[in-house]
Amino acid sequence: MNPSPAVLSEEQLRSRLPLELPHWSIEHGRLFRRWRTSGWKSTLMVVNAIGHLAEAAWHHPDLSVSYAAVDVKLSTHSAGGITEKDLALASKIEQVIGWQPALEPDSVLEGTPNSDPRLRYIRYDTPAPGGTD
Ligand SMILES: C[C@H](O)[C@H](O)[C@H]1CNC2=NC(N)=NC(=O)C2=N1
Repeated sequence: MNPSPAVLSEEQLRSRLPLELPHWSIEHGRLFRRWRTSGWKSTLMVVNAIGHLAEAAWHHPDLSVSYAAVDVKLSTHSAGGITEKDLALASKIEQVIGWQPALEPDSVLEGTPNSDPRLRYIRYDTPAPGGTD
């Protein structure tokens, strides 16, 4: 079992977040990120994807789930604050949930279309051209 990493200060976090996790903030002493979706089925897919990453990491967020949004809140319970573990899992969540193949110049994958509202999935902060918003 790894020893609990050191709790990061608010100052350290405020200087690192804009560079490392620009879509994340600090709310009530936890890293916070809201993912907006097209509706309940998409919401549950996002919840399950985050759930997989958390279990694989053995580091778990608190999630608030509503019809078209998932709020992710991260802190290290054993350390009593935000640590490198939270930053690392937040980064992985951002990579995986925020993944839009259409933004990768050499990707052969087209990504979720927005031509048909019924196909919409995640409402990205910066939607790819032709992608879902
Ligand atoms: C019970 C306890 O939460 C677990 O042993 C592990 C796994 N997941 C965890 N997740 C988080 N966020 N903090 C922890 O300290 C932690 N500890």
